[in-house]
Amino acid sequence: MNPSPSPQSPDAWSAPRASAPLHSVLQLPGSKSLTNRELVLSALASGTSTLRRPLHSRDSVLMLEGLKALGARVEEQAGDGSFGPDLIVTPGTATGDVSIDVGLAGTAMRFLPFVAALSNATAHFDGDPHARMRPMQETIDSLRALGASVDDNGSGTLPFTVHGSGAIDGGELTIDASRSSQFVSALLLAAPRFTHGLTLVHRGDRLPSLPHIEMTLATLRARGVSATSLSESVWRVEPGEIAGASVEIEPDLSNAAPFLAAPLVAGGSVTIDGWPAETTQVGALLPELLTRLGADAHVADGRCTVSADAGFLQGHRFTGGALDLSHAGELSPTFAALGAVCETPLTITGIGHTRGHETDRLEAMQSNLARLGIECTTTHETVTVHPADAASIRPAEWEAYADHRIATSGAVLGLAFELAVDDIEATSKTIPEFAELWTSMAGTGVA
Ligand SMILES: O=C(O)C1=C[C@@H](OP(=O)(O)O)[C@@H](O)[C@H](O)C1
Ligand SMILES: C=C(OP(=O)(O)O)C(=O)O
Repeated sequence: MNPSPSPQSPDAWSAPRASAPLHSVLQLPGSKSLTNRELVLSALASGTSTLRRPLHSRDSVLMLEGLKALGARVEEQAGDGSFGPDLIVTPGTATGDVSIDVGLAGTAMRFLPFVAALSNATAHFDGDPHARMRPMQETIDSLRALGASVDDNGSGTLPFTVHGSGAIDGGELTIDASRSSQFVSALLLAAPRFTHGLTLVHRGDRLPSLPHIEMTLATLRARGVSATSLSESVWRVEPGEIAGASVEIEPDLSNAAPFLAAPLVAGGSVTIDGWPAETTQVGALLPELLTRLGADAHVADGRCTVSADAGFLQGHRFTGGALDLSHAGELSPTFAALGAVCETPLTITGIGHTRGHETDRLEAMQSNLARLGIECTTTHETVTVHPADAASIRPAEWEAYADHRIATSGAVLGLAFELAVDDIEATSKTIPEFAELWTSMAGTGVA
């Protein structure tokens, strides 16, 4: 990645600056992780399901188009959500050749191949150029170990073809999920449909994103499946029907991260309305994590509010140190941005696996911060961001590298610094409304 200043692209998005403390209350669209799990479970279920207030974004569309290609029927129905219609999903089967575009969606590229193996279709999987760099070997190996036939090019990445045979025996399987929890979730979601269910063992250096595995187990149980953790790295799913269900999708709490981070930069407060009282989403850690940096955060009556009497723009600096985000790698770009407004360096640990996310997130943050004039160093597993020094900050273009979370972390710093995000459209992956919501939030902080 090239850290040298680049001329501003004509269609770059000038991030709105704040000149006064924020006072914003907003609602967010549905959770990507919950929507895409519920879509998969609905397609594998024994009856029709309704997803209320689902996410409508590139990742959810890729998932539902993939499931349609594999035989499911998906219809829209007017609902009461502000971000698009409800979805009615009716399971079905497919035969013949189908092409499945997974875009850059980790959930689509890891979850759909097992749905394909359970179908009678021959499914050709491919995705964006960045998707071809994401680790897929574990998916390919798991399919083969379960008896499915896969044609690949030996690179351990997309593209590949899965020859569905209509059934998977299941039983026991050991995998190494140290590069992504999605390898585990994908197998657990499909496992009730395996003839003998699945006992899945993870063996590897580490297991990132544990809350996402808990989320998978919870969504299975809510549909009547026996799905348990036998230990931190062994899971059992019994064979049986996945019930059709009517499910309300929670707002995406990971996408709350840049919004709730904003008061640390601009001061004031941001409230997310519709915050669930109980959730398996990793974004539920945000109040605690932002408090740890020195902000005030509280959750009450279905709302989460983060506030700062004074933010960076009012001359305040937050608490650096070390922050372990191994469970919450998807929050790391936001916190790396916040490192710039701390008074001592902020080191984020446990995030080596995010080098295999939409882009290498450690390198992407380092390159962008360097362009802005903020020092940042990385190791294989960590990123350390040094406090911004006003004298060395310069206007810069912030590159999204096709990554929604890199784009939104640019917006966070853009509240204070002159910065343009080259591709704000990258946010359409999980929150197509980002630019509009952000502009309206930032507008409450204009003197
Ligand atoms: O299962 C899921 O919905 C996800 C799991 C996590 O993946 P990794 O374990 O690859 O980090 C997370 O980062 C990603 O945004 C969504
Ligand atoms: C890693 C992420 O996405 P994906 O589902 O594509 O893995 C993310 O949203 O931060």
